[in-house]
Amino acid sequence: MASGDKCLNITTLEAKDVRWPTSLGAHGSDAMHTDPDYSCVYVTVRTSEGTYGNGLTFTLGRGTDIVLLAVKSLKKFVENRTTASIYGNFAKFWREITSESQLRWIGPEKGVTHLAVAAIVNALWDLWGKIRAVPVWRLLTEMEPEELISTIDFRYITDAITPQEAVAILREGKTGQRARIDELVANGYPAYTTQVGWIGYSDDQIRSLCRKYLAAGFTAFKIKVGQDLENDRKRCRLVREEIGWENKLMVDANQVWDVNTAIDWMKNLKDFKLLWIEEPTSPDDVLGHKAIADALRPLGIGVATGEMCCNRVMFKQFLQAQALEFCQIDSARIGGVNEILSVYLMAKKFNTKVCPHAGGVGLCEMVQHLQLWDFTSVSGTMDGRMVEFVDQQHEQFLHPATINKKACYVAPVAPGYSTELKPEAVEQYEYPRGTEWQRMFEEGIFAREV
Ligand SMILES: C[C@H](O)[C@@H](O)[C@@H](O)[C@H](O)C(=O)O
Ligand SMILES: [Mg+2]
Repeated sequence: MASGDKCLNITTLEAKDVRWPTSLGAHGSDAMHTDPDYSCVYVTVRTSEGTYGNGLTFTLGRGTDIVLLAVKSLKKFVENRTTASIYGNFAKFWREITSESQLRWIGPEKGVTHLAVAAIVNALWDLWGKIRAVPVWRLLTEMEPEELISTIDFRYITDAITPQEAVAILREGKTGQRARIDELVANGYPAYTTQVGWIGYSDDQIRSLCRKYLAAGFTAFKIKVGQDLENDRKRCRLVREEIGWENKLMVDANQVWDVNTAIDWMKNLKDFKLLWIEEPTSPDDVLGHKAIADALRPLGIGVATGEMCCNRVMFKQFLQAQALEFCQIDSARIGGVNEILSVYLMAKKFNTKVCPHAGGVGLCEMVQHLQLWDFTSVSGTMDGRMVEFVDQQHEQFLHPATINKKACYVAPVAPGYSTELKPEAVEQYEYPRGTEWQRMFEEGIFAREV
């Protein structure tokens, strides 16, 4: 931690289960997750000085209370300690919280416990941004390379990238940084949208949403596939009719296929000029993705994955094996910002484009900071890169992600990680006591769980 940072005393960590009833409109639905209620475990880290940090991890409905329990089990790592003791050696703190001897048995560094770590760690980055009075993308950008890498636990990845190599990448990233910051502030960062093609949307809905997002300036679109081949062909045709052939189109199968099915299915969609197939098979299958990538490369279709990649070790293997073309880090997964930074640095070393995942609640808000930092400090380019944008729950946040007239993310200015929910959002949607949930139970829209 830079000597200038104010040292605060962390008193409490609160965690809440907050859910929105998105399944009612099939928003967010895909071939695998047909009735998602966009939800989060929402963490607030309070200090005796009054400054606080918010963080979240994205969940779907019933998964939320399980992650909530894991967050509560990890509270002890944060409460009653100073910010200096965390930020002074953030990598050490990160290793402690991911290595708790009894909890790690149900991970390690994956699944529920790692989602819980992400929520807490994201809150700590929000707090750090607020202490330095800058948005997190600027916090990261302004750090000296040595300070930045002091937040990363390099265990298990030094065969792919050493701390010295990471410092060298970041040092190189300082060249021309000022101009890139100005460019971001002036023009923002390109986005694509998935809001046109959730699997539960009707054809008419897809058509009118294509028109809406075209009019909003979008030039890249993603739709869900994987339930029925003929229907996928029809949906791709329909979207192409609306968006034309110059705009980009991507498809997302959310892990439904076996490797060979993925290859055959995608051969049947080859005429639609698809930029990528996302999550064609199990998120853990490095060699399977490689086989798909090799088979589809001649067709000009890339493989994208990462939203459910469980940790930096898996990302390392995907990158080493060249099993993906588009690396989709997710801001609410792996162990939060610290671990994600290591993935960006590995992606730079392995010359792979990062196009972050953001289909969930709060993901656009957080991930924009990371991708902006990638541009200012790591890859130094936007070439072939874009950040997902879904139009979900932004109005629930105090500082929502915003898109300009050219469909680019506007660089955030508020200090922190853009993670703070409006107080009324929590009052209405905390589960099950929020006023909106109580109303929906009373009206029989949702059944109370017993
Ligand atoms: C359940 C979710 O909406 C997913 O479908 C979503 O994250 C998706 O995979 C995406 O890429 O946006
Ligand atoms: Mg996806």
